[in-house]
Amino acid sequence: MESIKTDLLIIGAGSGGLSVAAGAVQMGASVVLVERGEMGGDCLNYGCVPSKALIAAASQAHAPELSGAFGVDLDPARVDWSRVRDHVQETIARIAPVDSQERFEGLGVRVIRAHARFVSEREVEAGHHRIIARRIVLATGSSPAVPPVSGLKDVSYLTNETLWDLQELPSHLLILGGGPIGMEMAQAFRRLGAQVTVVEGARALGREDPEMAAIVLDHLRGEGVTILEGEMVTSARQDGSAIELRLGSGKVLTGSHLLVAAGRMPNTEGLGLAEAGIETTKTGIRVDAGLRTTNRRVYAIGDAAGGLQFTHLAGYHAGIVIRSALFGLPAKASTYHVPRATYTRPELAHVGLTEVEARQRYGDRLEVLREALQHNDRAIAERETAGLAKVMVHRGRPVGATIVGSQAGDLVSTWALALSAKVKIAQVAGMVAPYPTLGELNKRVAGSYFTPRLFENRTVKAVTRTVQRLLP
Ligand SMILES: Cc1cc2nc3c(=O)[nH]c(=O)nc-3n(C[C@H](O)[C@H](O)[C@H](O)COP(=O)(O)OP(=O)(O)OC[C@H]3O[C@@H](n4cnc5c(N)ncnc54)[C@H](O)[C@@H]3O)c2cc1C
Ligand SMILES: NC(=O)c1ccc[n+]([C@@H]2O[C@H](COP(=O)([O-])OP(=O)(O)OC[C@H]3O[C@@H](n4cnc5c(N)ncnc54)[C@H](O)[C@@H]3O)[C@@H](O)[C@H]2O)c1
Repeated sequence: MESIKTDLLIIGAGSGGLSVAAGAVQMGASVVLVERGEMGGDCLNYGCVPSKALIAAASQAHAPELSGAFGVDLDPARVDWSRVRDHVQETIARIAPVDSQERFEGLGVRVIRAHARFVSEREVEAGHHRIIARRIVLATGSSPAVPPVSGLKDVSYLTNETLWDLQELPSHLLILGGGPIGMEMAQAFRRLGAQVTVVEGARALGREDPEMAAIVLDHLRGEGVTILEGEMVTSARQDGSAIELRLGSGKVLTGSHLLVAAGRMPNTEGLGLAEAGIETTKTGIRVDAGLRTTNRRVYAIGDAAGGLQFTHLAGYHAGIVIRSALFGLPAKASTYHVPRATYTRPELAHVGLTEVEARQRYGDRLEVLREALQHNDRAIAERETAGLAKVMVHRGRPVGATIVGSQAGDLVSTWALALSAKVKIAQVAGMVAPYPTLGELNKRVAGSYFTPRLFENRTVKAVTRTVQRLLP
């Protein structure tokens, strides 16, 4: 057993852990990073990267459906699943060097590839190493949650960890769960040629503004995805190579494959949290506003911290921990300005308060601005006019924004900046956006705040007339 002393020990080399490690070591701290699986964690290997690569392949497969309207006829797509899989793996491989053991060792991080567990409040064992650290960061991520559905454990179901190794394109993919994983994969597999049925116990994309989610769901249904809402899967059965799902309503569905996308559970098992006095909640490791656990020397970040689960959130958490653990500076994590996007086509993106949340908080003082993408010249030229921007404004400042449409994930960045910098709606309206871009949608929706104030205002009209009379 080798004993190691270090300033900072990080458990988990995914989005959050790698960001802390890179920042801390380059600022002069001694850093040990322990990873039991693949460097890069979920996002690189089983999450964001493969899913977005698959979505990109699916867009190519869908191109012939759209091109005719432009006067360009493409042959119907022929999908070669093994080459689609190669594309997904190549994408991972191209990004992997940035997250690799070699790169981090090159930066001066000591990387240990083993499962880590606490043996005391300050000590962690990993393989043949016993590590004592001044501060410890838990960045252990999450795993697919498997719902308590009778018979499910005896079915050869897929999760986001096994989906990318599929040997063939499913003929009929059943998806349990209509959250972001379920809906992104539903559209991608449908576009690649599979029949797809999503079963959602509540509302599909249930965390999103219902009006905005409906635009996405209508679009997916239009492409042939079957989405059953308010239907719980109650039991599952393997029938030879087929899988049968029984629903609460008594309906029975049969498919060739089943993807379980029913939420996540934090990776806390086998970490020895009790030995270190670290408490957990139902969703993850208990943390305070500064991301400290119930053991003051230990922080938890990213998916393991049990809040929102996004790569950019894990990266943001990393910055908070560096401030606090390296420099002892006060730092608090907030989620108000953290955006999210679901990469269906059209995309659905959000930051800040939803309309319902903003109404609850501000009542009649809330103004909701709306601008449809169908009036955006670029969207018209590209025939991608499905969508809408909605901005919640209180006393002249945006407090939330939701966008559905092409590139919504990119467009929402303007509002993420507006919220974090506490920018006024007038400043967004005053921005000059290049023509013709989808980004003009943001300027127009902000500008609509002033339409009634300027164009339907008697005083403004009277002043204009007076000034015009007086001008030489
Ligand atoms: C299909 C899918 C698509 C997604 N798409 C997006 C997206 O488009 N955009 C987005 O922002 N987010 C997306 N996410 C979410 C994103 O992947 C996660 O929020 C992000 O990876 C969390 O980072 P993390 O550092 O907390 O955990 P991870 O990246 O999962 O890293 C945790 C690491 O800790 C290691 N580990 C765990 N326990 C131990 C232990 N005891 N000892 C040693 N090592 C350990 C694990 O092996 C893992 O490598 C997606 C997720 C999924 C599943
Ligand atoms: N674009 C992105 O940023 C992106 C993409 C994918 C995933 N993610 C992250 O990964 C996390 C997990 O995604 P997810 O889609 O697995 O989880 P989720 O919790 O968002 O959705 C799971 C859905 O499954 C349903 N469900 C659970 N049990 C059921 C049952 N027995 N029958 C029918 N429906 C059932 C739930 O009602 C829920 O709507 C997300 O919260 C998100 O943070 C992000």
